[in-house]
Amino acid sequence: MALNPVLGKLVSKRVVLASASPRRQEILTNVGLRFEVVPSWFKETLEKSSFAAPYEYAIETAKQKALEVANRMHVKHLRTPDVVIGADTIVTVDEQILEKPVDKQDAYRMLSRLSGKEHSVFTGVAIIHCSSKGNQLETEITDFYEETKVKFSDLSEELLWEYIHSGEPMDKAGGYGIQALGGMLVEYVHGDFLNVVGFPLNHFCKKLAELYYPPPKHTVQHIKHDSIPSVDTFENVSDGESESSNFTEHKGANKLDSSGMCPSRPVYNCENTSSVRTGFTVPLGNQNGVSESAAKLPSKILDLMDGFKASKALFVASKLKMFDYLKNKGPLKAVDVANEVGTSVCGTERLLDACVALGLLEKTSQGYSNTDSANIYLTSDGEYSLHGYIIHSNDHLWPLFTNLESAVREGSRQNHRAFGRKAEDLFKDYYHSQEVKQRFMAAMHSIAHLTARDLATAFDLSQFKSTCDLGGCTGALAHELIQIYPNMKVTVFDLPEVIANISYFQPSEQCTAPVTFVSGDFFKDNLPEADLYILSRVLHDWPDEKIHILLSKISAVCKPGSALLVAEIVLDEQKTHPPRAVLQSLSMTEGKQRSGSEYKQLLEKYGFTNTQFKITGTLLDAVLCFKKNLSP
Ligand SMILES: Cc1cn([C@H]2C[C@H](O)[C@@H](COP(=O)(O)OP(=O)(O)OP(=O)(O)O)O2)c(=O)[nH]c1=O
Repeated sequence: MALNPVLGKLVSKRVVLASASPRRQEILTNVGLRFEVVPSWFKETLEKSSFAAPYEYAIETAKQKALEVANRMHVKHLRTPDVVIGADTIVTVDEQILEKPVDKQDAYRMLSRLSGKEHSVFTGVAIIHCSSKGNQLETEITDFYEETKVKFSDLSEELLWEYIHSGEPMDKAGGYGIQALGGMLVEYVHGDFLNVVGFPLNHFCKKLAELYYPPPKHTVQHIKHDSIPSVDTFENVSDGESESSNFTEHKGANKLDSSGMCPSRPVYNCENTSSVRTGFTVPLGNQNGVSESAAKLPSKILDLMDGFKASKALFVASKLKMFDYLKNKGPLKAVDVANEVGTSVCGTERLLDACVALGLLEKTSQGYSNTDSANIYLTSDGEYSLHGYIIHSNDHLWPLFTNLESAVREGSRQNHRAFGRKAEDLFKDYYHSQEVKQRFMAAMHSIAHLTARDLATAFDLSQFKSTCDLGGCTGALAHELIQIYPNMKVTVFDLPEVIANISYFQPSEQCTAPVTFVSGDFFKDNLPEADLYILSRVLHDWPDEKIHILLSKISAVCKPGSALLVAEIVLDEQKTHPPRAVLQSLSMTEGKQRSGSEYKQLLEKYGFTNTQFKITGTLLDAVLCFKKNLSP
């Protein structure tokens, strides 16, 4: 992410990968892109001889794959995607195009042509930006191709057949997979390896950078064209001309990328008089004469030592609504922010500078302004506002974590120390005042809204006609489900005091069927009927006896074939990853985080089988399981 924040430009867009290729999915998932997969139905039957060059064929096929998906999604009145990505990989040898073999004999024919020779692998990629005007789909197409040269060793007939019988060649262009057994056939690769595997990631990122950050003409000479530009590179270059030299060097350092991630360290590459960041980390020794040994400092430990200061700076700036003021009125000088907020000028200036250092704000001669990420995530009305969760972290989690030492010594939650009252029941604490209730709901809403798309599309849920989100709070996930599955009826079941306060969180335009809200206590009351039940961020909070009550009740109302979708962070089997979940455990609720096998085991105990996991790599993972058919 930090290497290439340009991908963050896609974070608030609905991105669709029009490909069934698991390799393409993996390559893009690995770099943190959030997207849906809608395989294309376009048949790869374009007349090859009508293309002057093989790459033109690959590009056109990629384009047609993506256009077919864009049109289908638009026509089906699913929400039109913002961006559709299509790709097509071909192998060429002796001016012949090889696609996927149709059978083993065909695979043999292809592989024997490749034996002992160099061949080219071309992947054509189409990036289609879609918009809907009236009822019409409008598209802007960007395409490109990448070529990689691969040389095979001489392959004996016996080896070829052994390889073919492994089954690997059948779904791959040229009949081989360089990333697996096929790698053993390869003598050398010249060019982008991932291009051979099906997706030229590096070229894709460069294309996105060209699209989203076209470099201003007079500063182009500063940019290294062979590197992927980071967001900062171009912004710095374009802004740098007009700003006072005081700000030039440090401006934008460590800026948040749009995914909310920070590069681990500021990146500089000084050229001429103004600094231009290349987007790649250079050793500390290259900066301002800092000695090489500084680079050896245990930077991770130093970051952890300062981590609490950074968190608190974010919390306080959020609590004082500085990001809101800057969104509406920025750029503002420190004195203006102080006047708006009612704080001291010197304290405000220090806090604003800290936020710049953390990459949350930008500072120019005109004053301070929000980064794109601050507008999206940190303002209270931002598209994916985390404001509610940040305030919850400040007001609730911070005091608890301040007492972590006692929590570890005693092995229990520290509400009595943090808030002077005992939390007999998890939610009693949240609901004793209207303010605390609203704060907790805003926090839950932040996370639910941010993760809703990933969860709703983690599995194809179109088979379910009715869904009940148990503890679904403000209905953020429910609304997303209805957007994606317009025929689904979705009910949110939550406590009466929650349902009484949902109106503030409802989407302003209701362009789909409404969500039904039903109040009740899922431990005590009858559950609404549904084909699919959802428990999102519920199980980790409760002790085993409560989970037993809840899962027994769900199991009892589930008909065979109905399903349960659990959304939690799934721990690895060692239970030390991802850190987010492990750190969350430290708040010492009576519940616990679980690994994949623990969830599987738990769900099986209540008659749910065929458990499937979707590790999203983002805030929540998804686990889908089905109620077992009754034995005859
Ligand atoms: C050469 C080579 C290709 N491949 C794969 C990448 C592509 O998935 C496949 C080429 O076929 P494509 O038609 O490009 O893609 P696909 O059919 O898998 O998916 P879709 O059409 O839905 O996008 O071959 C490898 O995985 N490894 C390799 O070494």
